[in-house]
Amino acid sequence: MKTNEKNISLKEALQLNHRAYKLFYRYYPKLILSQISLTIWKALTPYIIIYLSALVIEELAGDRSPDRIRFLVTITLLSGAGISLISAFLKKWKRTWSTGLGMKIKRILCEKLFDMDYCDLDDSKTMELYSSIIQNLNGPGWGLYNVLLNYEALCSEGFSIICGLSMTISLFTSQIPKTAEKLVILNNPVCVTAIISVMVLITWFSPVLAGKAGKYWVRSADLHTFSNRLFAYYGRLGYDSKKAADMRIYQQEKICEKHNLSKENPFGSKGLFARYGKGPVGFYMAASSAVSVIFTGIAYVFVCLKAWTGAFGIGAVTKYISSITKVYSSVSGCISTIEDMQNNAVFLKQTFEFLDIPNNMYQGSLTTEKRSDRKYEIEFRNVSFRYPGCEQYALRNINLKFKIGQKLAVVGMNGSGKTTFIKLLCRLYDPTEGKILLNGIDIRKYNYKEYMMIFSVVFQDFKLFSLTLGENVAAKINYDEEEVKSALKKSGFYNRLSTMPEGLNTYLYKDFNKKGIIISGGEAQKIAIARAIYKNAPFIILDEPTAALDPIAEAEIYGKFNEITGDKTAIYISHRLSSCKFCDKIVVFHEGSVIQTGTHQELAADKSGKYFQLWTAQAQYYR
Ligand SMILES: Nc1ncnc2c1ncn2[C@@H]1O[C@H](COP(=O)(O)OP(=O)(O)OP(=O)(O)O)[C@@H](O)[C@H]1O
Repeated sequence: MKTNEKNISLKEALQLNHRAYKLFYRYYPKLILSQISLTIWKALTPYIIIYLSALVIEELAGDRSPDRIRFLVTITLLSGAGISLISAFLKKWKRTWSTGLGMKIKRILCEKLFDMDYCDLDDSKTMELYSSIIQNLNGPGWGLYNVLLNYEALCSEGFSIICGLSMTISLFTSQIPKTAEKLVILNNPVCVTAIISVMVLITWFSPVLAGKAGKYWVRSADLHTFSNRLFAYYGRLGYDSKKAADMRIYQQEKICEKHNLSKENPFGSKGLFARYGKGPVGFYMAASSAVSVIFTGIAYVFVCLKAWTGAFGIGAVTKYISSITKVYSSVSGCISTIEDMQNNAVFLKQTFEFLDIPNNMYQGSLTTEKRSDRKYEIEFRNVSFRYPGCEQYALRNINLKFKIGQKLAVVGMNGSGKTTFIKLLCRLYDPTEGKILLNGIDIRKYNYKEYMMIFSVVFQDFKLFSLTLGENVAAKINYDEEEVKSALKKSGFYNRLSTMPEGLNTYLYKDFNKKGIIISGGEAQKIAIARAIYKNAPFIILDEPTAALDPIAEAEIYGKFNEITGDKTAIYISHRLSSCKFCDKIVVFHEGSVIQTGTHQELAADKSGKYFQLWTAQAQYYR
């Protein structure tokens, strides 16, 4: 969604803000409670001091009783001290809960990412939406972040208005003595109404002007987001060690400088945002401030005239001036906050568009039989598949059955659909047409999490995490050390393990631990294989498992292939066709279809077949 394309009504904006606030309360109730308590307290306390100070001044200007003055001053001081103490406590309470608010919001978004269907996660539109939400959040705090700030402001201003008005009402009702001659007109209800109306008008006008300035930022939010992305990308290039080698070899820093430091870019001195600042935004902000000065002037004249004519004592002047200007600033603040909530609503809509992405994958309830004999059978029946948003089929009419315990090799040229086949098997996607059966039942009917448990997969682009070696292999915090070591032995990582000072407790990478180790691509692959072995699932799938291994490590994996896979059904994807020799059956994919199946001997004998072509192309370099 383009953030500047949608106009949101005030009603819808308030509903979105309310929904976001409830979302915060669901995740972080103590944060909300601490925020409300501090806000109300902060709104109330200035009036306590204004009220007490007015009593002191009144006494000084009136009876001047030393005992009463002493008493009032003591009460004012004690109240001040008490207020500070309670404020400090409430601030600390709130800080405890609001620290890392950005991270707390990202946790909410992250939970959604974990929970959504894989096909939505893999969809570029989802990633674009997510990235836009994060950019808006990281920069000006648009979206969920601003909701808390706005509710805090609204609550504070609301209480401030109630307290201020209750202290200001007597300013308008107190009567000027008849001796004041012409100024008695200030007692006239029509005159009072007129003064109040002018004040209300000005109070409304000032934030409206400020809001107009704010709208310019919202209108350019997409450009802001995009520029932020560019800025962040080029700004971080220098310390991205993975890109440093390419940067140096091709001296690409010049191009980066061009994008980063250009005066013409939206953040530059001649960019759009600077032009806004010098032009309309600057004008509206200045006009808004000027209007507020007019209000203060009117308030001073009105209060001083009434005090001068004897409508109230001198002590009340400070009380009224302070209260009425506070009411003014609070009403202005309220209106600006509501404007801000409306501006922010566009970003909230975007956030909820993301949070509301439905889980469309059918979730069955059947349990995958926990068979002690591990007899699982899989069948692809007329399966075709297109990636979401793609016209072309990645797989076409696949019919395939794997016998239990069979070692199946999947081969084919780049882009022929091998990895897609695995993704469908693991139910990361559902087929567009046809069905996949587990022991004769459509896999959609099984409980999703249970179904996932029957697969151990080493993906081509597997990822390890900045956790300890043991935690990476076991994918758990509490694990069986002997089992982990045995898995590492089978995957060929055991010798390296013996050189690690902290053994299984050694951290991979240095993100969270200075003693963490940097592992090579091949070592990482061995750990990923060990992770698949440790899971001990009935199906083991290895997608290019030896691509990063040296010839000796590769030979070791081949040698141990039967030990690694045991009685499991194994699927092995590889471009090194020599590794297919020890598989029971080879399936050849081409342009999304299965074009050949058979053993190595059978397929190698078919000189017109694709397998023969692939095999001879590779074998010529080993002669
Ligand atoms: N997430 C995706 N969205 C859209 N198209 C995709 C996606 N992933 C893969 N494809 C397309 O599907 C087709 C099959 O890709 P797949 O990764 O299954 O091939 P592969 O046989 O595993 O290739 P390789 O040997 O290079 O790993 C390719 O044309 C690819 O561009």
